[in-house]
Amino acid sequence: MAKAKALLLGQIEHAHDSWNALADYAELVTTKARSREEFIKECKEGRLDGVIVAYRTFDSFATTGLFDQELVDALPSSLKFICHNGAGYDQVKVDACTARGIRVSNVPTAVDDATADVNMFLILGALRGFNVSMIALREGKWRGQPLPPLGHDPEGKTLGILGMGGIGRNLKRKAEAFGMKVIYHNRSRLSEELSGGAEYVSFDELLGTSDVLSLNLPLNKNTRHIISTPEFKKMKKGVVIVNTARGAVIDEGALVEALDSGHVWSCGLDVYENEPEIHPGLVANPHVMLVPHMGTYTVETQTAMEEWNIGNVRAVLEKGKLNNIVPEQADM
Ligand SMILES: O=CC(=O)O
Repeated sequence: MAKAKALLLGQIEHAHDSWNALADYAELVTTKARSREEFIKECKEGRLDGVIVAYRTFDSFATTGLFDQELVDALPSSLKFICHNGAGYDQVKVDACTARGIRVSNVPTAVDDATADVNMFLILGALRGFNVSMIALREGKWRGQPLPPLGHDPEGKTLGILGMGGIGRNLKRKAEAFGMKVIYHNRSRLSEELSGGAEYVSFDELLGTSDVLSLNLPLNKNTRHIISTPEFKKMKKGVVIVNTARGAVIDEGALVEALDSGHVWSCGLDVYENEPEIHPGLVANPHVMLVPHMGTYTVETQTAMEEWNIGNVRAVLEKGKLNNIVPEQADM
């Protein structure tokens, strides 16, 4: 009987031994495609027939584009599992996969620490307004003239966390070490143990009482532009916004307007609506901290993520099931 095939979409950068060890169970194949069109053609010509599981990376989006209805329809009928190497799986349309009986996994927990670290870095950087003087220094102007505005301490400030998953909960602990008071809003209220005692508030209360608002929720059809002009209007003047989740949970144009009007004092962003493009109004504003989507960009975290994702591929090949499945498919 022909060996099952496992498809790699993107690169393994660290966990080479673990990936290569999968050759005991399956034929490991890659795509020759360099564009979505070529990938769809490759599928339709049957060159990926026999693939039962695909390991995909965030960056493989550049080749295949979205795993949407069109792409899912083109996949070989043998393909029953997609293992996405990332916490956020908005590049994979789960509804389309479910309809075809394809199960999807992501990489939770392994990302929490590194992402919450960047989140805290952005909170501190945006509160202190460091970007202005960091630019001045590199221009040979020391702190710059006029002097940059004085920053703000995290101590005693209210941090509102929208989305209290693994990253939100990790951030809560870190922010408390800096003396911040943490409140949160989530689809559902967490147990006292999970929330660690953070106060659960309504969405509007979160908007109205946070000194710093942190976006830590997944991007999906319900959360796209969850923060836009009406929401900015409900926030305190001088609020700081931080986003390490996905750019499109904020309406970037509305954020730029709120920054320009001074209603939002500063922001710290790791993610953008149309990566790698960034709204020119953000780039032009020296007061905002911008990081090019590097929340999980550490040797330790990238390695742990690859190992987790390979673990899911191995579980499919060994046991015919994933170690973890995305919440939308919990009943599948
Ligand atoms: O953005 C990073 C991730 O989703 O893991």
